[in-house]
Amino acid sequence: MVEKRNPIAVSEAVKRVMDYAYTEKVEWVPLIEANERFLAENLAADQDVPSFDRSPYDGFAIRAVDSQKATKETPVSFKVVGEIGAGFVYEQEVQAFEALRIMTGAPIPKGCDAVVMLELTKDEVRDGQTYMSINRSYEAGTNISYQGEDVRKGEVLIQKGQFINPGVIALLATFGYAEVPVFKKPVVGVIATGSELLEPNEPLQAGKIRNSNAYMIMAQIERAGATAKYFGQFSDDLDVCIEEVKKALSQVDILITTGGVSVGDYDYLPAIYEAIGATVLFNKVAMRPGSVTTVAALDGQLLYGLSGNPSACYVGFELFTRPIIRKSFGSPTPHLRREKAILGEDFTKANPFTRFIRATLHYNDGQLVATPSGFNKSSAVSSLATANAFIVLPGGSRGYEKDMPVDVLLLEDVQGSEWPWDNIKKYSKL
Ligand SMILES: Nc1nc2c(c(=O)[nH]1)N[C@H]1C(S)=C(S)[C@@H](COP(=O)(O)OP(=O)(O)OC[C@H]3O[C@@H](n4cnc5c(N)ncnc54)[C@H](O)[C@@H]3O)O[C@H]1N2
Ligand code: MOO
Ligand SMILES: [Mg+2]
Repeated sequence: MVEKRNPIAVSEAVKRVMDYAYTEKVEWVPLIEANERFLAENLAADQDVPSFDRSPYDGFAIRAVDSQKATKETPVSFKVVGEIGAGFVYEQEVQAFEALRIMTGAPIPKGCDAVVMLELTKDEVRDGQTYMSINRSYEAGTNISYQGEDVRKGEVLIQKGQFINPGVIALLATFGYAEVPVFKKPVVGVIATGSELLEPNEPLQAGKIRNSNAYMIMAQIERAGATAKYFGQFSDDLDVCIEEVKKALSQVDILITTGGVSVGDYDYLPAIYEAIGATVLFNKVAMRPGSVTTVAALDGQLLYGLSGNPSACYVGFELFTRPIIRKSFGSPTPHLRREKAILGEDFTKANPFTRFIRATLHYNDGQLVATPSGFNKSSAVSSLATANAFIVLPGGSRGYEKDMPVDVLLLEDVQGSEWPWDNIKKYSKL
């Protein structure tokens, strides 16, 4: 007699796994390796940026007051008393009707309060002395980049948990982080199951298929920000599988298997969980695809039994594994980001369970439109390639029509959502 499984709501399943969230751990890495990691401390400014008043142009620093009478007819001439490049400081104070040749980025010298662009000046040499003249007046403060105009000392610039992009790298460098505190990447193990599986380098044989899931999951793990570790395929023997799972568990933070979680004769995962004493958190979720997704816990470690069907496997990872990885990076928004869109085409299939349809998003006149990305079966692999979102169609509806409002979950996004599972509305046919 086959064991009866009780489907639970997606939100309940997500809640159950989140209780097992892996604890945050911090490591320091060289600045360039911090790109695409998650910052483990708030970044506060310990200095103003810029930290001194500086010139935004190549030209001449002057005292604005000296320029007041300058017109086309009556240009005013300044004695050029020196020059200053970026990186140097001019120590003397500039006096009346003196100018200092200044380069972009150099500190404004004492006494000066304006910069005239080089193109707006004329120079001449008299008795071996250089003079420059201008034919208009300048207000005090013209062309000065003021200390602190970009960042004020004490400001919190980046919150702990933020994704480090090239802009954050620039800030970290600005504030002198040669080494950066980031959250450690959890190591997520992957095991594929099934005697039908060939590896990508093997020629096809009758009745066999290539193992796409293991590589897909490893790529999803990396996209979520963690480290993937591939343990290959299970052996056909249950006792050997049990040992393989135990060994893998000792080397990873989280373990994912794909396939073998349903009720087939060779679906070993339920027996493996029992043999190793893992607690099954759920083994049926009211969703499509991925209804057989199973998650078990052993000594605080999560074991994901994702479906063997590629689309089901993909969805199971994004809904249940990704937020655990993002939580370990201190993210207050670890779940897929939820947005509103309209449906790009009819979806007439009735929905007993909540459906997660692989979809492609585009904007039409400012309106986000989500269109199913292709062949829509749990076994589909082709529609995954162009999917950048899931359309969420709550269960219990009789089908959806083009232009109806829908919730979508974004797949290629680092911002995330706090908890996307409240108030996902069921829209009925128009
Ligand atoms: N009698 C029932 N049969 C099935 C049920 C059910 O409730 N009662 N559920 C169906 C659903 S829903 C799904 S989803 C699948 C889940 O199957 P398993 O997770 O046990 O996975 P397998 O049986 O191992 O394989 C299913 C399918 O996926 C292919 N597969 C497996 N691994 C890979 C891989 N690494 N790469 C690519 N494709 C893979 C495999 O060849 C099968 O075609 O069960 C239904 N059956
Ligand atoms: O788990 Mo199955 O994908 O619901 O088709
Ligand atoms: Mg099966």
